[in-house]
Amino acid sequence: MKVIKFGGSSLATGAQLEKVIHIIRQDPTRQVVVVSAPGKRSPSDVKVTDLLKQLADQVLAGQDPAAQIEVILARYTEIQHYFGLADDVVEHLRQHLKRLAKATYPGVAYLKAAFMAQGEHMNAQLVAAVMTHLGMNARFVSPKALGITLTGKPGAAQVNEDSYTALAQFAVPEGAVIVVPGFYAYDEAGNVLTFPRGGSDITGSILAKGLGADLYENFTDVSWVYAADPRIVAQPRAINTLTYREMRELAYAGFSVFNDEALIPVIEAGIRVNIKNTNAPDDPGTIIAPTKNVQHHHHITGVAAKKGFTALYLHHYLINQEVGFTLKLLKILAQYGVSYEHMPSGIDDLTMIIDENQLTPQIKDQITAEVRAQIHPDELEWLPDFAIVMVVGEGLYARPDLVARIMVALADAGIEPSVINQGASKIGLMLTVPTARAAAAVRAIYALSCRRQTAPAAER
Ligand SMILES: Nc1ncnc2c1ncn2[C@@H]1O[C@H](COP(=O)(O)OP(=O)(O)O)[C@@H](O)[C@H]1O
Ligand SMILES: N[C@@H](CC(=O)OP(=O)(O)O)C(=O)O
Repeated sequence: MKVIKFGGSSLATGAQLEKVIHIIRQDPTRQVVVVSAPGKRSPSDVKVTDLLKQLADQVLAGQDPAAQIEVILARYTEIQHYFGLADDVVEHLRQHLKRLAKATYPGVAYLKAAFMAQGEHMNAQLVAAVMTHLGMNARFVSPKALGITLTGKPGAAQVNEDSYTALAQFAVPEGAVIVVPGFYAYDEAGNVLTFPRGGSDITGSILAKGLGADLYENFTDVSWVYAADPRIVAQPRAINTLTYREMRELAYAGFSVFNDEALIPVIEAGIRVNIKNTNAPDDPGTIIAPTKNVQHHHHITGVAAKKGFTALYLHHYLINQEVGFTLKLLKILAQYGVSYEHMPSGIDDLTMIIDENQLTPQIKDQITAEVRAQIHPDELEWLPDFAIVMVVGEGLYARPDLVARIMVALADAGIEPSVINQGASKIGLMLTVPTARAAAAVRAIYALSCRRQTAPAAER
């Protein structure tokens, strides 16, 4: 049995859904289908999840949501009409959205999550209805019916381990297809929680592990994971095979084609992931596997950049001798719900790289005051506007000259990295550069990886 997930780009229109249904029909083992909400029909279009976010904001502001509800439903009506389905399907969704606007929630974040989850909830029902209409043995199955429960905050939920016990009891009926909405499930109290954006990939991975899939197929709008983001580098090299840890690092650092958190369940279960293209389903796509034969691959597998980081720099004599210095600092950050991404340090200096989304001006002021009071640094500075650049490859260890060559390539492009972290991960080199230079850094390192490495015939 295969779990097969379709992203918003694969479900944006009736014509796209027709391709999806063709793909499902081609292989009787494609029995567990995970769907996202309809995505963009053109580059200037708005994803249904974002329309729902706007709807939630209107409800919170006490505005009349009727017009926005119709804008959202029009996306589903378009698909319904493409297949000549009866109007009662969308009417059912209309009533559901209206009820949602009147319900009460434990807090603003819960309300937003409940609305944003509807994109997937409604789409899975529509997709199942279309498939049934076309004579297929398909049915909608909710995350609740599967026994998936979540913990954590709305927008950053995590799967409860008990979910896997429940999923193990679920048998997919012989010859049938189940259609499951991605991106959300419920907590123990029955509130809707969502995963981070792009989180339908996570639902697919949880189902692949919990239901014991042979393969997790992830269909999107590109045929491969490329060695660099195709929006940054024109026609980058396609990657045939990636290891789990290569993909984790690259997805974390900007390869948005697959969610970084989505790898964890499949890693735990040892299930391979196949990234494939709904618009070119015969292309074999990229396989993400536990290991690969490094000799047959590039030393640099990929290079990615992620914007939106701030550094907290501290100078304090004898950090290395002061027992518990870092512990005190981490406790202060924890007090304000702030985690860190990287923390290079020296005998008298420490730089903590933090995701900007966690920091408001008020939180920064409070952290500054606490650090000054408890740690007494000689210097404290917030350095905003960083991007992280990750150079990743299982074969990096075999090329000790690579760091020097990367630095030369960056210097030639006029880019000066402020932090370099190699060794923390065996397969990755992390650099920070100013946000405005992130794309140029990716291009410079990518060009280097093409110039000095001979592409094996199998690699495209
Ligand atoms: N290294 C990469 N290889 C392929 N695609 C990438 C890469 N980095 C970023 N992307 C982007 O990811 C997109 C697919 O992800 P996403 O838009 O989330 O699709 P979906 O709607 O199918 O979930 C591609 O269209 C591409 O622009
Ligand atoms: N619809 C959600 C979840 C998701 O995974 O979407 P997509 O598959 O289109 O990236 C989002 O926009 O974040």
